[in-house]
Amino acid sequence: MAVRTIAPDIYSVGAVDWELRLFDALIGTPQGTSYNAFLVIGQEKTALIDTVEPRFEEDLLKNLMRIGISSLDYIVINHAEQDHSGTLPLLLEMFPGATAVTNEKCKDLLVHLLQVPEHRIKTVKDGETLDLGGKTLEFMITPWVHWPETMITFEREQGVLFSCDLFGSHLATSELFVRDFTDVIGPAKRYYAEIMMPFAASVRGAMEKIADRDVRVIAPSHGPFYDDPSLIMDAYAEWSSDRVKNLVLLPYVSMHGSTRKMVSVFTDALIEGGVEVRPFDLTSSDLGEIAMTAVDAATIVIAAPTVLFGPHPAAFHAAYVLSALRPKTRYVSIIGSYGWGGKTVQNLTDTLSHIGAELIDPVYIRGYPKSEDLTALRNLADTIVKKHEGVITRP
Ligand SMILES: Cc1cc2nc3c(=O)[nH]c(=O)nc-3n(C[C@H](O)[C@H](O)[C@H](O)COP(=O)(O)O)c2cc1C
Repeated sequence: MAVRTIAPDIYSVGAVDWELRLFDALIGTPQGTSYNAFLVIGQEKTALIDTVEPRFEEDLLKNLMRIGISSLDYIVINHAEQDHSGTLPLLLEMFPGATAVTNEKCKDLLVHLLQVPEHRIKTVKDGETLDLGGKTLEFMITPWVHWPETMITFEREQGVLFSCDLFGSHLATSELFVRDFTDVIGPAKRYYAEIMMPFAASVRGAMEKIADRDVRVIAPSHGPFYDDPSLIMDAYAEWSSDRVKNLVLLPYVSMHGSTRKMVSVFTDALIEGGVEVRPFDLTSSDLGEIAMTAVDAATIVIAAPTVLFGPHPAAFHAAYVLSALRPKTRYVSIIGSYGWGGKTVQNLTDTLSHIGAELIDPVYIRGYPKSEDLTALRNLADTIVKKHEGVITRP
């Protein structure tokens, strides 16, 4: 990515990864991503804020050359994850006068993950500042806004918040600033769902911390930047709140059609009751879409047949991932079909219990659904309709 000016003497010097389709060997990135790094040039000192994924070190080095940087005073590391810190060892080698600046917990991780020599790291505390000459960097420690050591850096004079993973999106784009939020809200929500949702309380804490700062630009470490910070801050306020929507997330899998029939009847009953429903066939669905739906859904129902005495593995995987993401979902339930016996309901109940939602009695039947089974499914839908009346926020 070319060098771009964010504000006077504040540059974007990172890299765009147009081709990435799987991040952390874990989450889908259908629109690629970027590894954003920033150069802040003060009258006396120069600081690089974050680095890039090591595969893109050449892009970063070329950008520094283009600006004419022959020495660096500080390399601020907001987060020890390698896609932001991975080029630090090379930079410390190339710039022997540079000092890495981070917090105590991040230092510990940098020493262990990247074998950065301790004497090259200066630690800062929450609220501490670094004066570059006409540009003041303020460090705000924001634990668990992804990892335990995460922090964010605020440039006071121009009001630029280098928010690291907070407010990020996996989106490769040639746009520097978000111009049409409808293009970005999907990737930003997907990012929130997959990275931030397990830490919603910490996200709220970080947002409270920055609330009284005069933030004019938000520059996250992935995706485009915001010169209207309210766009992403309002979205985050909603996603991280405890408000839920009149929506059922229904991931399902079926081998021979019994569970599929149940899903169909149950879906219709929910729609008739005025509840929005999003069924996802787990054999062909993107887990990111499922996670995004979980951000708002008041209820999650997993639909699965029994395979080898437990849930179909695709359903177990979905239940496991959803429980790890800890959505604000209020109710969970299970529907599905078995042939002779097993522990599917117990297994899925245990897995989903980590969400901390109320379990509504499952409808787990033998074989193809009979009329009494369909009645039980309609009753389950009615129960959900009533439960939602008490918890949803009407627009
Ligand atoms: C590979 C395989 C393994 C199965 N293992 C079990 C089992 O351990 N216990 C059981 O009760 N049924 C088992 N069944 C039967 C299914 O759970 C049963 O046919 C169910 O109705 C299938 O639902 P579906 O039509 O939604 O796929 C198994 C079926 C298959 C194909």
